[in-house]
Amino acid sequence: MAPTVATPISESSNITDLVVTNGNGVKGLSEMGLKTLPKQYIQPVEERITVSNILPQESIPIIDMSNWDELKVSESICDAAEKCGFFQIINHGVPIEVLENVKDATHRFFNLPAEEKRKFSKENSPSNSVRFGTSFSPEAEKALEWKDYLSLFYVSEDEASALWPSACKDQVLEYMRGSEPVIQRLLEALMKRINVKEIDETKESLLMGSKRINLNYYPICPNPELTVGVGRHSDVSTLTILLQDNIGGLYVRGNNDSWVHVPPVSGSLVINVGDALQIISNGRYKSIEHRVAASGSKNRISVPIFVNPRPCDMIGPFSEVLARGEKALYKQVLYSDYVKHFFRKAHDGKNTIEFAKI
Ligand SMILES: COc1cc(/C=C/C(=O)SCCNC(=O)CCNC(=O)[C@H](O)C(C)(C)COP(=O)(O)OP(=O)(O)OC[C@H]2O[C@@H](n3cnc4c(N)ncnc43)[C@H](O)[C@@H]2OP(=O)(O)O)ccc1O
Ligand SMILES: O=C(O)CCC(=O)C(=O)O
Ligand SMILES: [Fe+2]
Repeated sequence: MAPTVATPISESSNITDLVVTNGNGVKGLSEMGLKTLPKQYIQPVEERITVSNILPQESIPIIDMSNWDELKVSESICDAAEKCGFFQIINHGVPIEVLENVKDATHRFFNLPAEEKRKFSKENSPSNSVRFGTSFSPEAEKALEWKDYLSLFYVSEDEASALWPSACKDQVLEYMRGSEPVIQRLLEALMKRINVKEIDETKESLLMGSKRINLNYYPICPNPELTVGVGRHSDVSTLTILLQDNIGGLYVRGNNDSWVHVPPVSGSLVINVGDALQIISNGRYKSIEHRVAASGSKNRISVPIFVNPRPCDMIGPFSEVLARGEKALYKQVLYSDYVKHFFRKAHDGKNTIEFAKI
């Protein structure tokens, strides 16, 4: 049995040192066998995830991509992106083995000793494109989130081979390669509906010029009802392709104050519209708030690929969308400014996009 700590860790002023600075993460905290949640993780009541505002009868669409060429498949994708901003895809063509391998690689990385993972912390990492961290923006948050992550910004295969952690790099790269055709197809379908007939070089850069993959680890939490794995946010990507394991805990904003669970479906990928696509489509496609509950009994992992514009791109509504006289809702913003604005503050739901509103 795991030992209990003599001084309640919740009273320790060194929690930030232990988790954030020393690289133990919340995984290290969880494995100390603590019985109560440290106060730093207690979320305000309104941010906690309670059964009272979950709609069990609601769900997001599940789209079968096996007959990709059929019009009804692309129609379903565009409808889901307009109405829900979130959907799951099955028979998408990424081999199950590739998905299983990346999940195993995620566990392998997080099971490394703290001193190995610490080599990739913001202070120690050999590159800005590789970062091991915890919570979201610990310096900016009033309450921390119960999550550790490894974030990998893709620059090139060579850079990834040289600098990404060897515990996971091959499997992560294989997953990124395998998901490429899915990303292309989804974006082609979504663009057709907004009158963009061809994705030329400029548009390719704006839609998918950079990619970031995060490996998320949510360890068992002593009081899951008092905290969150990830707080309410929308992604700042164009599209996010999310692989989750079989534990569950991802919730998407439904109508009004309600939340809808995204159940694990074996072999599926969860797709969501990010802020960049909401801006590019002048609000036609919606980036929807989502959040993750902490679990009291299981360690959970997820692996989102954030498909983004390049940091140096200016983004704004595409001219094709405005061609029929539609009024622009968003101004042109430098994408890296937008992302920095996102990371500068704690998660705060759909407020990030205000930065780009006219
Ligand atoms: C971590 O938990 C998360 C993450 C998310 C992410 C959702 C997304 O949609 S990620 C898509 C992000 N888009 C990109 O990566 C686009 C391309 N990248 C960039 O434009 C730049 O790399 C940059 C992210 C803007 C960083 O620019 P740079 O000029 O190099 O400046 P820095 O000083 O390195 O960073 C600025 C500021 O942001 C913080 N930060 C940077 N990268 C990350 C990261 N991967 N994770 C967390 N925080 C990051 C960094 O700490 C800096 O803040 P300081 O206070 O230290 O100045 C969704 C949900 C989650 O829970
Ligand atoms: O873990 C999940 O299911 C979702 C994580 C998430 O929303 C994110 O990393 O942006
Ligand atoms: Fe997200």
